[in-house]
Amino acid sequence: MEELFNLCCLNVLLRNVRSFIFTVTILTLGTAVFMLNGLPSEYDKIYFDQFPAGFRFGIATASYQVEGGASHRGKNIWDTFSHTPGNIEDGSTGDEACDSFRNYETDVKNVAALGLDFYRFSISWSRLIPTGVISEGISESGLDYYHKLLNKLEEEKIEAMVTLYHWDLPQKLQDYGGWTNVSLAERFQEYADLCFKSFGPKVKRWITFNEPRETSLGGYEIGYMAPGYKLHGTGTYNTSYTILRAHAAAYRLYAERYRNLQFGEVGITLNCDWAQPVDNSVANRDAADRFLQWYIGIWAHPILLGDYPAVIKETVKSKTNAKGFRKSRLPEFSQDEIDYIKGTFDFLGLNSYTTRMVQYKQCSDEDDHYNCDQDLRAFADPSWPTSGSSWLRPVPWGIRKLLSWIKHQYPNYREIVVTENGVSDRPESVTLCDQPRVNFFQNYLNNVLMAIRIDEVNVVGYTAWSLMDNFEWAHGYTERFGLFWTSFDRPDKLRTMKASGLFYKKIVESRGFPSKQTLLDWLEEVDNYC
Ligand SMILES: CCCCCCCCCCCCC/C=C/[C@@H](O)[C@@H](N)CO[C@@H]1O[C@H](CO)[C@H](O)[C@H](O)[C@H]1O
Repeated sequence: MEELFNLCCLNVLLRNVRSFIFTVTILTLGTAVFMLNGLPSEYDKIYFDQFPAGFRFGIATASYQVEGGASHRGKNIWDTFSHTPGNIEDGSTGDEACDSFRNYETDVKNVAALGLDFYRFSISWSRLIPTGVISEGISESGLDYYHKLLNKLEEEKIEAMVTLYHWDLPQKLQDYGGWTNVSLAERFQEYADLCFKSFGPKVKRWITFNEPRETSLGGYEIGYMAPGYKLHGTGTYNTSYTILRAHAAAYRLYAERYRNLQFGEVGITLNCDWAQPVDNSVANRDAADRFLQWYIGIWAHPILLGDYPAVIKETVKSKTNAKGFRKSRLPEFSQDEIDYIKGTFDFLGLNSYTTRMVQYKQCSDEDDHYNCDQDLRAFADPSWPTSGSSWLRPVPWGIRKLLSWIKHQYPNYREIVVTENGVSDRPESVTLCDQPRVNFFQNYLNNVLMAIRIDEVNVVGYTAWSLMDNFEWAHGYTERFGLFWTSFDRPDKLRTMKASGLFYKKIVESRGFPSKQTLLDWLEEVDNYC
């Protein structure tokens, strides 16, 4: 009897234990699924493998953010914007920045210290052509600066990836309307011609424009970037028309006159956040697709497939008509223009930092606005970690999903180079111990690796942003993205490698993630570095 009682108790106990384990498992899984917004947990695992042979690793900067040396060049729109009180969070400017104008040799040495294959930097248009108009004069000292930088890179066997336009338009061209003026496409082609002719033999990849969306939306529609225009409803669309023509003009010039002699490639860098629908409903999935079309499709579609995406053309036209205007706020390309722009890429550059959750929401804003045209709500999941930038939440699986989406959306994409990826912090005082940035690079790079190895996306290069802390546009020097710490308060703007630099170097040396043990060893070394 006692035995039966014990057995019975044991059974009850076992059942309770089993049900306890089951409940805990379900709760844990449920929480994990909730935290991942319904995504399979495989996205959180580290995938151990190498990047394909020939994959290139690099790091990036941009002229206005690092060069300084403002008195040695023509004035540009960021000089005007940053010197206007109220535009920059800490009231600073890029007049000195990291003083790469004088410190370029140290920069190249630091790129080499990370063991990298290439350095992505941009040319300041007004350093080469002070007014932006070539017939008004070229600066020999400007040419000399970039020759010296390229020679130094060559000496260190580091390839050059050069951006022609990273937001610092010569002020005189802004005085003619900036990118709202279609004739800027010709000025840009002349500037590109000078760059190809002068530096082409030393440049492997050219990027015509960096993130035209930010130029158009931030500069001409919302106004938090130079030149600070607030052309609601038209700023983004009108400037996109000029920029796309300018991009195509530069691409076609290189293809016709330089490619056979210089053997380089020309592409454009587009930026995009991944858009994760809040659920599987058609309305929310469509909203997420619209988010991507307005973010990247407005640029990628004309270049890869021809013309603006149909959903943008139809929506903007019907919203404009509904307000009583016959002509759409979105400019129309002629068939000749469509053909001229289509196919103007050898590779696609992608900058991606974060992800947004997206939900359908009818926009009732009275302003006809680029954001309102999309009829959606985009937001960060509160469970995602934060960073030093309000817009940037690290969501590593987002870049993998985005790369896969690009592959399917644009089957003719050729190859993708991730031209920027990184994270910011706002340390109170000097710290070389940037563990969140180490985590960021570990998880984002691993997701890029999975995109290549598992999803078969042809990603051929990865670029960390940024070589060193620099002038972070409207946020001045308050947000730091560097793998090297910049001592802005010192006259020599000393750069010191952070833990994230050491970690990136390990990945580059090993060409990937060799094994769990190796990764643990790196992380220990990184820990000791701190
Ligand atoms: C007193 C004035 C306060 C100014 C506040 C301005 C508010 C700004 C709102 C920010 C919204 C920005 C959203 C978009 C951000 C990114 O897509 C964009 N910054 C990415 O561009 C690249 O980013 C790098 C790091 O930010 C880097 O700066 C690089 O140059 C860019 O290509």
